[in-house]
Amino acid sequence: MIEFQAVTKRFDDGTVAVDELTLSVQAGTITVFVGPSGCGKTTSLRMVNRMVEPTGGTILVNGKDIRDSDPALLRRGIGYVIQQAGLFPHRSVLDNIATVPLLSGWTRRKARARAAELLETVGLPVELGKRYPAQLSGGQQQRVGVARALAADPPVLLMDEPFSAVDPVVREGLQDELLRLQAELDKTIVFVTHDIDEAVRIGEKIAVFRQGGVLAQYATPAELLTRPANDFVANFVGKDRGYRGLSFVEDGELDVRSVDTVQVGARRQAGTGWTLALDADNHPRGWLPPESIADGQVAESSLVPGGSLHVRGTALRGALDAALSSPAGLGVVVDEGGGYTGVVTAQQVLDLLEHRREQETGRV
Ligand SMILES: Nc1ncnc2c1ncn2[C@@H]1O[C@H](COP(=O)(O)OP(=O)(O)OP(=O)(O)O)[C@@H](O)[C@H]1O
Repeated sequence: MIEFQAVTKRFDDGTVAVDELTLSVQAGTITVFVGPSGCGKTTSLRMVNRMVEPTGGTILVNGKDIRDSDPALLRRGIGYVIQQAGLFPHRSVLDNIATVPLLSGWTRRKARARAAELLETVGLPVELGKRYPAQLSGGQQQRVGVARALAADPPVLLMDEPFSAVDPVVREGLQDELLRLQAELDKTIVFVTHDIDEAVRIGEKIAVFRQGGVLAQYATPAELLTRPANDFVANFVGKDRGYRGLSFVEDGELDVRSVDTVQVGARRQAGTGWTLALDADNHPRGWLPPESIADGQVAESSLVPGGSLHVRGTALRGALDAALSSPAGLGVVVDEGGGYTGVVTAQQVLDLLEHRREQETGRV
């Protein structure tokens, strides 16, 4: 869908911002450009909508050389979201979102109706449409920025550090929102960030850039974490990559075991091992330590808080974390509705990984 063919950008002062970049961004996916400051991410992105013209190579969008498109028309088919949203301060939120449809000749009424619809799409109440950008929080402004970029329903969306100006909690919310939107809208998105965690969280493919605008690796997040192409990438993806890599490993054949359970409020005799307390809906409430209750009633206040829960069918990282964070050393596994299904130990997770490794090695 977007193809960079040996694309180079050398600025007039001789700075090579992008050096022979060759990669293709698949239609309907989120591709992230990541790397340290000054390594050519923004320049690469801006060459796609001709805000920067390459000095070498070719860029194709949908098979078409972008040099053959009028830049203004090209940009109408390519949404662009930047840090701090870049909204027009003297236009209402609704008019900000309606900008491109109006430029494309829509009537004001139709453009505003579309803008109101988009506010809902990005999770904002329609009433905010009347406000001015300065009357919104940073996170809300970013959402408006996304809505504005989506207004003309462009197949391609370029996002340049769109969430870096907001705090980490809001940022995670915006990332989730983007993933939800993308599942609905199926755009081709190129997303620039310098944050590897953000890249791993939202990217289906990640291009890691290094100084001088050189592409260091182009791979899936799982590949980057488990098989970095060189020391630069290994250092850049950072610590804990083995553990973080488990985010991409399915819990497939992980066996769950059973453990003693008791319902909160029920009477119970002292048990010899850890006992998991459940509520009436079978949801875990906490643990009773061994020997803790002799013939007493199980009160919520006597429970040791549990660790994290692993939802069956999600990545193995959750299972290992559940086991490691559990006071009993037993990770609680629940179904999608949060109901208890069993427990796992960290050793079981490690054994499964070892088993898979052996199978893979056996196959080679
Ligand atoms: N107009 C320009 N003239 C000369 N050099 C430029 C110009 N624009 C960018 N550069 C240089 O090109 C290189 C790449 O810049 P670019 O903005 O693409 O990097 P980046 O990876 O997006 O960085 P950051 O994460 O800091 O935004 C940098 O060395 C930068 O100083």
